[in-house]
Amino acid sequence: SLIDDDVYATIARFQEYLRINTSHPLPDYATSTRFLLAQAASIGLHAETLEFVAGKPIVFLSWAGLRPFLPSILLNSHTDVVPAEPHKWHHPPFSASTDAAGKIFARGSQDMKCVGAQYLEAIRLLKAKGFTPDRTIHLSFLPDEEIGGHAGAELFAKSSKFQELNVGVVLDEGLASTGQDYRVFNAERSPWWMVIKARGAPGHGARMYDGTAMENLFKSLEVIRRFRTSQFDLVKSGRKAEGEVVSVNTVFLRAGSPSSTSQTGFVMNVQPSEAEAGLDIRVPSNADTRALERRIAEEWAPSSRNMSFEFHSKVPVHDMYGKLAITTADSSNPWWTLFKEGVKKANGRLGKPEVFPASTDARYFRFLGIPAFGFSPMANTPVLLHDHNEFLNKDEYLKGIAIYESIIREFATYGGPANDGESSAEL
Ligand SMILES: CSCC[C@H](NC=O)C(=O)O
Ligand SMILES: [Zn+2]
Ligand SMILES: [Zn+2]
Repeated sequence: SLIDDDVYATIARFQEYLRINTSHPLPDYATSTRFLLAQAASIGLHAETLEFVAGKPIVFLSWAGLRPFLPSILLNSHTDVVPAEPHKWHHPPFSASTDAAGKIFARGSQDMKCVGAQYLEAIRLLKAKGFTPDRTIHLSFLPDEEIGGHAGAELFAKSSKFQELNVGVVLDEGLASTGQDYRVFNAERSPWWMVIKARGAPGHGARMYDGTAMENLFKSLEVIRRFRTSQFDLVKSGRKAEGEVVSVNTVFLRAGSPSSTSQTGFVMNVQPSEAEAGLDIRVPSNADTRALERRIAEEWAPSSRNMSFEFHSKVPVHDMYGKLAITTADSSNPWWTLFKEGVKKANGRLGKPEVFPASTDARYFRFLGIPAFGFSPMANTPVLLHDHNEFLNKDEYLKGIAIYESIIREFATYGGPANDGESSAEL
C-alpha cells in the first residue's frame, strides 16, 4: 500500500541505519543515537536517552495511549551488531548496497536493525492513518546485546524507570525462516560458558607416559564429543528441535610452553603441564540442569583426572519467581492470542512456537515474569545472522512492516479490535 516514493524513502531510512558501524568492539552509538532521535522527532514520538553506563546509550521512545493505566507494550531491539570480516563479503558490510534481486546486504540487516527500523516504520504508518492506541507503546533501542546486555538490557530491566512502565508484553528478535511461515520464540536456551582445565606431569616430548595434561584434556574432549553427537543426532533425526537439546561446542584450546625462538611459537619437545578448553554450552529451560552439572563434574572435568572447571557465565533457566523462564504460548495467554491474530490479519503465517537456540535480551524481561515473544518477520530468507553476506530482501522487509502494524493494532487496542472488550480484561 506504500506508493513508490514512500517505498524508496522507507528503504533509504533502513539503509541509513545499516550504514552506521555499530559493530563491536567499538560500536558507534553516538551516530546510531542521533539517527534514532531524528527518526523519533520526524514521527512525533516522545524520546529520551538513558545511560545507565556512560557511553552505552539506550534510546527510549514512547507513544502515549488513551488509557495509560493499562499495561504497556514494549518493542525492543538492540543497536549493536557483531563484527564483520569485510574482505570475505561480496558487498562491504556497512554499505547496505542492493543487488538486482532487491537484497540489501549489511551486517545487522537480519540481526537486528531490520526489526528496530520496522517498528519505527509501522508506527509512522499507524500515526499517518490516524490510529490511536489505548495502551502506551514504548520502543527501546539497547546497546551491547551481542556481548551479554550487561550495560543495556540487564540494567534497564532492573531500573525503577522500567518498573514504572508497567510493561505487559515485550517483542524482541527471532530468526529468519527459510520457508513461508514466520518463526516465533517463547523461550531461549541459557548460555553456560565454561573453561575446563587439565593438569598433568610435564616431561620430554619423546616420552610416552600416562597422566599428561594433554592426555587428560583429550579424554574429556572425547567424552564431551560423544555427548555432543548424541544431542546433535536427536536434531538430525528430527526428534528434537535445535532449541530443545543441550548443545556444546569447543570454542578454544590453550596449551603449550611458549618460546620466542621457536618457529611455531612453542617449545616442541616439552609436554605442557596445563591445558585448557573453552566450551559454549546452551541449556534449554526444561533441561535437567542438576544432571548436567553432575555430568560436568564427574565426566567432563573429574578431579580424579586432575581436572577442574570454571563457569564464566551460567545464566539461570528460572525467573525471579522460580518458574521456568518460558512465555506461555497458548490460548491461556491473551497476548499470544493477540499476537497470532495480528500476524494472521496481515496475511502472515506462523510456525509453532520454538525455543530460541541462542540468547537475546528478551531473557531479562522473561526473568521478571513478563511475557516476551522473539519474532523477526523474515520469511523465505536464509538464516545469516553473524554470517558473511548477511542480507534481507526489500520485499520481505516491507512485508514485515505491515505485519508489525497489524500486531501493534492488536496489542494496543483494549480488548483487541477483534474482541468485545471482555476477553482480555485481565490484561
Ligand atoms: C550471554 S549473552 C550472549 C548473547 C549472544 N546473542 C546473540 O548472538 C549469544 O551468544 O547468544
Ligand atoms: Zn540479535
Ligand atoms: Zn546477534
